[in-house]
Amino acid sequence: MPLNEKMKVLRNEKHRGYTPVLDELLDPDTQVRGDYKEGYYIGVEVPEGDPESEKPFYGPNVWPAPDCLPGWRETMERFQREALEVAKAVARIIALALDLDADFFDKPEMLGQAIATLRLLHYEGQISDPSKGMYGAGAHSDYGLITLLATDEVAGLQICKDRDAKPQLWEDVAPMKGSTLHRVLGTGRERYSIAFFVEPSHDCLVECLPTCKSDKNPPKFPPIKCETYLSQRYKDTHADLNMYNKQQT
Ligand SMILES: O=C(O)CCC(=O)C(=O)O
Ligand SMILES: [Fe+2]
Repeated sequence: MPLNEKMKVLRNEKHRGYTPVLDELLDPDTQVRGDYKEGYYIGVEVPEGDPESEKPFYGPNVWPAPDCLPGWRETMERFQREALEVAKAVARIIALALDLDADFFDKPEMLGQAIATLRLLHYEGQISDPSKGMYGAGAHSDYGLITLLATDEVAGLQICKDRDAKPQLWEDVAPMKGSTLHRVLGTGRERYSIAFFVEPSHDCLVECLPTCKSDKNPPKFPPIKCETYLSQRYKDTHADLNMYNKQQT
């Protein structure tokens, strides 16, 4: 699809829709420009006018005209719904592994009203050059509770198991669990991936789990409201949308 067609479905303030190459800058300390990837972001559909749509990560999605990609919207809505069920099943296993009740994360303020974001990503085939600060996706760890990642067979994803190591050791991976520090190197081959990010509800107070703290092992971070944390991470890592208005005039 030509860029001017994609720009008709440019992402809105709620991070729904087309996200151009360089829009996201995941690791400002290391990257010279943004990520060499483009994407399409789809969130939980809440129609305009519904009071819930006032929340920063709920609202209407942006869709291409139906005659442009017939059936695509329905397929993506089904993917979103089913991926959330998979994430909830994974959350139950995590809860058991942490000595919590299996349904610990199913509470309404947690995954009962989850923020769930599907990102369809495309790396155009640019070769990354870390010495020049050029990456498919800069180093970061994901923001939420669970990310499900589906990729094609093209390499590029790397993880760093110890972010404090100097120098950091980056390893190529196939799939890997956890919110590990990771990045994507462009290898010169076009690459597609689909990341599905699952976070608790807007109002959830994210704090250290009861089974993960004790007097000797106090929480490492203060509690924070989920929407405050996520809004800040998106603000830190995405271009200001006003920039695109200026470019078009
Ligand atoms: O494309 C990938 O394999 C990973 C993308 C990623 O890390 C992200 O969007 O958070
Ligand atoms: Fe990531």
